[in-house]
Amino acid sequence: IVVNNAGVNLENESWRTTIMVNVIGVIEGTKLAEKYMSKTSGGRGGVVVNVASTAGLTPVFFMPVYVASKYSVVGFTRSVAMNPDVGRSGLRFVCLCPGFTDTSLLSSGLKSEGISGNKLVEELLTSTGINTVEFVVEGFMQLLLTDDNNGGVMVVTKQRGIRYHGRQRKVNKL
Ligand SMILES: NC(=O)C1=CN([C@@H]2O[C@H](COP(=O)(O)OP(=O)(O)OC[C@H]3O[C@@H](n4cnc5c(N)ncnc54)[C@H](O)[C@@H]3O)[C@@H](O)[C@H]2O)C=CC1
Ligand SMILES: CC/C=C\C[C@H](O)[C@H](O)/C=C/C=C/C=C\C=C\C(=O)C/C=C\CCC(=O)O
Repeated sequence: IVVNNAGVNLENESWRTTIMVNVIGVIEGTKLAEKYMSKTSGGRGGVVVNVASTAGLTPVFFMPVYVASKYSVVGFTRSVAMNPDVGRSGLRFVCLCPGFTDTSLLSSGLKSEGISGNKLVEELLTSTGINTVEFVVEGFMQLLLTDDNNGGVMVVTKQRGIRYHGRQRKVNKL
């Protein structure tokens, strides 16, 4: 199992770092997993979970760079999963998209300039709710333990629960 989870939200302080960590980090991690885990190169197969966000599925006006980074993670993961060689590799590639979750990333983000005290941000948080970490772990475990979900994008929000985004397609089982 490889989980590409590290992420930052440095919209104002350092947007390039946001892209480096959230996009390049996930791509590097996925490529390393392919290299060492693929059955076609002597590995045993397995699962790669790339952590995106609901901000990778819907626009959010106050953090466009973070949104761009998470849309990238979703598009990248789904594209890798569609590769016709994926069946032979014994790998599956899935994406976890939590909504707002009670961690230090959220608490520090909410203190930042332009976000702190913004009524529209408060309204969004009230409407979507805030996940506990334990609830996101439930979604994560479902994603991990389901073995025919290659390309699956799982959304976890307090408001609407745990579910796959869009129609889940079974792809490229060779
Ligand atoms: N908290 C939230 O509301 C949500 C978070 N996410 C995503 O979940 C993932 C985990 O975030 P949280 O646990 O919330 O935040 P967090 O700030 O508590 O944890 C992020 C972790 O990433 C690590 N990290 C950051 N830059 C790194 C680097 N260059 N190299 C190695 N490690 C690095 C940090 O040390 C930290 O342990 C991130 O990808 C985040 O974007 C997704 C949706 C909602
Ligand atoms: C200040 C915020 C700081 C950090 C938060 C994290 O970066 C987190 O990743 C950001 C999440 C932002 C979410 C924004 C909007 C959420 C909307 C919804 O939950 C509902 C809309 C779409 C979900 C997609 C679907 O229904 O399939």
